[in-house]
Amino acid sequence: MSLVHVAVAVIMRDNEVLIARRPDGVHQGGLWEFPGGKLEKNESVQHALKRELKEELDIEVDVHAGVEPLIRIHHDYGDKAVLLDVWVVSRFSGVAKGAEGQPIKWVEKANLTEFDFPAANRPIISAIMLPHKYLITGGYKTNDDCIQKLQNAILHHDITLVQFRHHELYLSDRTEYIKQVKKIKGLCDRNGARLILNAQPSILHEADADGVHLTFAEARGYNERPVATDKWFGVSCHNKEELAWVSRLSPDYALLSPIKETSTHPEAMPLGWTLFRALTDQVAFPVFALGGMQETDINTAITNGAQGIAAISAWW
Ligand SMILES: Nc1nc2c([nH]c(=O)n2[C@@H]2O[C@H](COP(=O)(O)OP(=O)(O)OP(=O)(O)O)[C@@H](O)[C@H]2O)c(=O)[nH]1
Ligand SMILES: [Mg+2]
Repeated sequence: MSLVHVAVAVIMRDNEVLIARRPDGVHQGGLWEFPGGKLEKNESVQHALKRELKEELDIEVDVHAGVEPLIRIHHDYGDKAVLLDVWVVSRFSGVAKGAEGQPIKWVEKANLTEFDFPAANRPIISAIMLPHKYLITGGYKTNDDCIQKLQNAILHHDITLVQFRHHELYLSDRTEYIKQVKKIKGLCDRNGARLILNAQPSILHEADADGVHLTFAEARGYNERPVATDKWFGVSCHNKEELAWVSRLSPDYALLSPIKETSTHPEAMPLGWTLFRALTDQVAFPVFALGGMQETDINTAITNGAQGIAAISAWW
């Protein structure tokens, strides 16, 4: 079966995304989609993006200024194998309309899950809802110091996704751990940030959080996704085999590390961007680059197929 390469556009206007309804009778007909279409012979993906958005919505896109890669998804429908090459379009001219008679809708990002999309689109929705920056908490002296550091990161570095990581406390004093999570969650809620716990999935029965993150060794103990689909579920990976293995758990995202040398893991061999890109392209979920990442690496990360960067010391 040949692979159909498709240019797909996530068109953003403030906090809204444009979706269109596929006509009945076509492949995946009747479902909602992000506008776009198949690349023509010898056509670049950016050219296809521009052409399709003119044809389908009558808008003009400057592919050199207003677009940025979001995610690439290989999906086999059985009757058809597609590569969805998804780009965020944040600038265009003209007023978008259903130029081929298709219904279109501007939808709040957070409400996208209410619409029926083709099966391949699930990771696109995750990628839209996830930010470019993912803070992992580092060491702290007292509980108040932790809150102070977190508040500083949220307010001064625009952090909207936080992983609370404190294995020692989690394992030694569950009551104290849950008390601390409660404070952190309150701070996150007040600032529109989401909180992921680096803890076993069962923690979600005891503590209020937006999801769970597992090490690869922990994830290995499950045969299926251990977290409900309305919560975030992520896994740390370090190579091709681990990424391939966790695919069966349908995570919402993975961390891949180390990209660069880091002081926390001096013995680990850095992957570098070329390998990062190749590995990320093989999996159908967003991947954050981790290991020696600084704010200035975000654009390079995105260009190399990342959702964004994850870091401790850059913001903690
Ligand atoms: N445009 C678009 N296509 C998608 C999405 N998700 C998804 O699985 N696809 C699949 O990608 C394939 C190509 O998309 P398309 O039908 O829009 O192609 P096109 O605009 O060139 O259509 P045409 O053949 O009528 O010219 C279809 O098999 C479709 O099911 C999506 O969100 N947007
Ligand atoms: Mg189309």
